[in-house]
Amino acid sequence: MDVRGIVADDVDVRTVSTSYGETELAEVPMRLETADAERPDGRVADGGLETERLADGHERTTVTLWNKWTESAQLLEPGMELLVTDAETKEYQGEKQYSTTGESYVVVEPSFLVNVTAIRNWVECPRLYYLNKLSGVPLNYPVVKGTIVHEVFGDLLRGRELEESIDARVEERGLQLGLLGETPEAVAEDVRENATAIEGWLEQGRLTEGDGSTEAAESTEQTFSPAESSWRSEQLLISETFGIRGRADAIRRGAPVELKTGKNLRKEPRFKDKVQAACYALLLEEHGDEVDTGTLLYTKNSALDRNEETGDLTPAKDFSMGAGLLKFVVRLRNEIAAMEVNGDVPTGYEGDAKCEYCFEQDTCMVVSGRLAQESKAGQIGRPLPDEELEYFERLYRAIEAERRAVHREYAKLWRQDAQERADDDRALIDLEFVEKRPLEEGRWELRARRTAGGTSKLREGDLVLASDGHPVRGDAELAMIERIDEEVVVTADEPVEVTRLDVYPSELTTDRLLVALHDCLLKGDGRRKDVLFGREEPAFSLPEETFIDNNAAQNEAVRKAVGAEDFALIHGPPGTGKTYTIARAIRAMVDRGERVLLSAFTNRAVDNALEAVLEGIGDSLDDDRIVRVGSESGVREDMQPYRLERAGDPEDRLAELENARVVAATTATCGSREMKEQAFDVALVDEAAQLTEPGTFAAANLAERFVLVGDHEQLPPVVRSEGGTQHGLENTSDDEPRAADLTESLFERLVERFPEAGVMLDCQYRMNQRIQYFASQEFYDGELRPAEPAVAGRTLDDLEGVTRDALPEQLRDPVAFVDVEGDGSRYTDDVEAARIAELIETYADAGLAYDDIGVIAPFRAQVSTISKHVPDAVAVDTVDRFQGSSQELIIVSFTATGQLEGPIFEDYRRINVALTRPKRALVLVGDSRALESDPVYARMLEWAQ
Ligand SMILES: Nc1ncnc2c1ncn2[C@@H]1O[C@H](COP(=O)(O)OP(=O)(O)OP(=O)(O)O)[C@@H](O)[C@H]1O
Repeated sequence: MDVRGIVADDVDVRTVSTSYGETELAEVPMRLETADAERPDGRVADGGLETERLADGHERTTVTLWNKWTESAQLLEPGMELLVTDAETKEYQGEKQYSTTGESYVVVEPSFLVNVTAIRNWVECPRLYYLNKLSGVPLNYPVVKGTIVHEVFGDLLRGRELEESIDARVEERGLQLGLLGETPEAVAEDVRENATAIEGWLEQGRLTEGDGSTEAAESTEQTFSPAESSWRSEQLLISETFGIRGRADAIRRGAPVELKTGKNLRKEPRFKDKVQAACYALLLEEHGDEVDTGTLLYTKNSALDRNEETGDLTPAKDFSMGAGLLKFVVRLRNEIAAMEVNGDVPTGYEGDAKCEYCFEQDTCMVVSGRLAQESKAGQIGRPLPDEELEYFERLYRAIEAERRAVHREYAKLWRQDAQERADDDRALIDLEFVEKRPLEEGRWELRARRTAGGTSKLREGDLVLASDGHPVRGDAELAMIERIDEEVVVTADEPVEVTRLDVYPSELTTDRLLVALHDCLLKGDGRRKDVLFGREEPAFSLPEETFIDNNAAQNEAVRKAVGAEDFALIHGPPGTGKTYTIARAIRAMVDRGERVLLSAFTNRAVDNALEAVLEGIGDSLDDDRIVRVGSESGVREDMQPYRLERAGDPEDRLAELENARVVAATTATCGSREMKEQAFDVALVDEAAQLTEPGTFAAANLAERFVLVGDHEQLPPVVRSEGGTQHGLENTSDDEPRAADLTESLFERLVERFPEAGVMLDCQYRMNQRIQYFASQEFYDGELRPAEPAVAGRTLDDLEGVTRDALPEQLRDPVAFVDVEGDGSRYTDDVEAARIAELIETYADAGLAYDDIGVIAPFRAQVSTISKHVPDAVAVDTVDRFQGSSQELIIVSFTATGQLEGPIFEDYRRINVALTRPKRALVLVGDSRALESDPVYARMLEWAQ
C-alpha cells in the first residue's frame, strides 16, 4: 500500500544490526492523510502551520525507511510531505506502523514537480542547477543547433523527409540565427551532419522493427513511417507519484530514447544521460509500462573520422535500467525538492563534481561573491550592498512561492475531477472527437465539438493539454489552440483523440521573473541601482519645449519622460489620456534620435499604444522602423503588418529588428532570449501598476532609462500564490506570506518614494461629471476633473435614438442606486440577476443598444448567473476583465446581502475600476443595508442615492 502524510516530528536515523549485517534505518513520525482528508493546497513550506491545520482526522504513526532511503530521510523536516509506495504494515504495541519494502519508493514533497533537465543538471552539479535557474538559457549557437537537431529528429519520427525538415526547421529559426550571425547554409550543413546519424540508425531500425503484421510491413514499404510503428516522438510526461515531469525526446516500444548532439566514444552512455533516461523510465512506468532499457543516441558518433579507431562509433547505446538506478534518481529528485521547499541555495558541496573542469566556474564564483553565498568554487568580488542582498533574497523567495503555486495548478490536474476542473474554468470537458488530419510538417490537426455551452477563458494561441479524457493518466499531448467556438481545433505532434482540454500550467513567467531579477541586480547598471535602492535621487534635464498645448499635466508628463536621466513616472487615472501621452512622448523621443522600447503587461495595451504611436508619428518615420514583437495569436489583426516574423532569412530578420526605432512587446516577451539581446535608449512601460517589480525589470533592463505609466489606485499585480479562485471568489487572500513582495508594483513603490519624479494626469476625457465625482474624492484627493465641458455634461441623450425621458425618474440621473434585498446567498444572487435583466430591458426600451451596456460583478459565479438572464450582446464580466475598457452604461452588481462578512470587491481598488468604466450612466445594484455597514460603501451609497 501507499502511505502519504506529513512529517510530524524530527526524524531519527540510526544503524542497527540485522541478520544481514549492519543496516541503516530512519524512523519518521508521521500524520497520515486519510482518504477523505486531502491535504489543503495552500500549504507553505514552513511546516508549523500545516501540522495544526491537519490536526483533525489524521492518523499518527511511524514509518520506517530502510537502507539507502535513509539518505532521503535526512532531508526531512517536520511539516514536509512524504510518500512511501508499496509499504508494508505491522502492528507494534497496538499501533499500526509502516515500513519500506524492496519495491518501495520514498518521495519527499511529491507535489513539488521537478523537471527532468533539473535532475540532469543537479547530477552534474547542484550549483549548476541553481545558476541555470538564475540566468536562464542563453541564446548561443550550440543551444539553438541542438534544438534544431531535436526538431528534425521528431520530424523524422513523424515521417517527414530529412532535407525538407532541415530546410523548414532552419528557416523557422531565422531571427535567432540572425542574432547569432549564422548563415542558413552553414547551419543546415551542421544539422545535416548530426541528423544523418539519426536517419541511418532509424533506417537500420526499420529492418528489424517489424512487429510481424503484414499491414505494418506494407505501410512502411515506401517511406519509413514510425508514426505507424512502435515509435512516438516527443512526449510530455507528468508523474503524480514521483513529482517529476519532462518531455522525452522519443519513446520506442515503450522505452525512452534520448538524443544528444555530441559524441561519446565509450561503450556506455554518460552517467548524467542515463539518469535523464531513467527519469523518463519512471514517468513511463507510472503510465503502466514496464521499462527495463533506455537508449542514448549520440548524433556525432558516425560523423567521426574513419581512422579514429579507439572508440565505439555506434550512435545508439542501449543500457539496461535496474531498480537501483531508478531509486537513485528518485533520491536525487528528493534532494532538489527538499532544498527548494526549504528555500535553500546549493553550494556545490552536495555533489562531487570538480570545479576546475567546469565551464561555469567563473560565473559560479562571481555569483557566489556578489550574493555572498557559500560555494565550492569559491568567491570573486565584493558582495552587493546589504539592502540589495536582502531584496534579492526576498524577491527570490516570492518568485519561488509563485512557482509552487504553478505546481499546485499541476496537482489539480489529478486532484480535481473533470467537472471540478470545468467549474473552475480550467478545462473544457465532454468534447466530442470529430477528426484528425495530418499536416504537411508531420503534425496533426485535431477537431472536437463542444457539447456543453458556456464561456471559457481558453483562447486561440493558448497552449493546452489535449487528452482523450485525462491530462495526466490518459493519452495527452501539448497542443496549441487554433480556433475555439462551437468547435475546437488544435494542432499537436501526435493524433490524440481529443475529448478534453486543460489549461497548461506554465512556469515560463516564473522563470523569466527570476532571470529579470538576476539581471537587474547582478548585471544591472550601478547608477540605476543607486536610485532604485534610494542611495541617489533620480535626475532630470527637462526640455523647455511644449509638447501638448491643451493639457498642462500631460505636457509636464512628456517633459519628464523626455528629460528623465533615470526614470519618470506618469500616474494616469481612468480616461486621462495615458495612451495619448505615451504616443506624444515616443514621438518626442524618436525626434531626438532615440531608440524606444514600448512595453506593457498585456498584448492589448501594447497594441493600443502602438496604434496611437502610429497615428502620431506615421508621417515622420517609415513604417518599417516600427516593429511589433509577439506571437501571431497575441498581436491584434490591424497590427499584424508590423509584427516581426521569426522565420525567414537570418540577415533580413536581424535587420528588421535592429533597424527598428520603436519596438513594441509585452514585458513577458521582453524576457525572451531574442529581446534580451536588444538595447534601447528608453523603455516606456504602460500598465506598470499591474506589473511585479521583476516583471517591470524585464523591460527596464533593456534600456538606459525608463518611463512607467500606470495607476496604482487600480488593479495591482495578479499573483498566483496570493490565493486562487476557490469558491468562485475572484481573489481570496490566503496566508502565503511572500506574495506581498510581488503585489506591490515598482511603479507604486517609486511613486511613493520619489513623488517629484512623477506627474499625475488630472483631466479625464471619459466620464460625466457626476460619475467621476466619487472616484475623484475617494482615490485621487479630489483632483480628477473632466477635461472639457462636453465631457462633464455627457449623458445618454447624446446617443442617437436614446431618450432619458423614456426612463423611470430614478434612472434619469447619470448615477443611480437600485436597492435589492437579494436571496441571501453569498457568491451568487438570482434575485439581483433578475433585477439587472429588467434594468437592461428598461434601458433597451429607451433606445440604448445592448452592446453599449456592460455589467460588472465581483464573483465569477455571479457573472455566470447574470449571463444566463441577459442578452448575449451585453458584456458581463469581473472587474479584472473590464480594466482598461469603457462603456456607455455600466451596471455594477454587488451580490451582497445581509451582513458583509467578507470583502465584496476584495480590494477598494477594484471598486475604483468598476465605478470608472462608464461614460454616460452608472447603475449600482445591491442591498443597501449590507453596503451601509462598510464606511467606503456607505459613502458610495450617499453619493449614488
Ligand atoms: N490632450 C488631449 N487633447 C484632446 N484629446 C485627448 C487628449 N488627451 C486624451 N485625449 C482623448 O481622450 C480619450 C482618452 O484618451 P486615452 O485613450 O489616451 O486614455 P487612457 O488614459 O489611455 O484611457 P484608459 O484609462 O482607458 O487607459 C481619447 O479619445 C483621446 O484622444
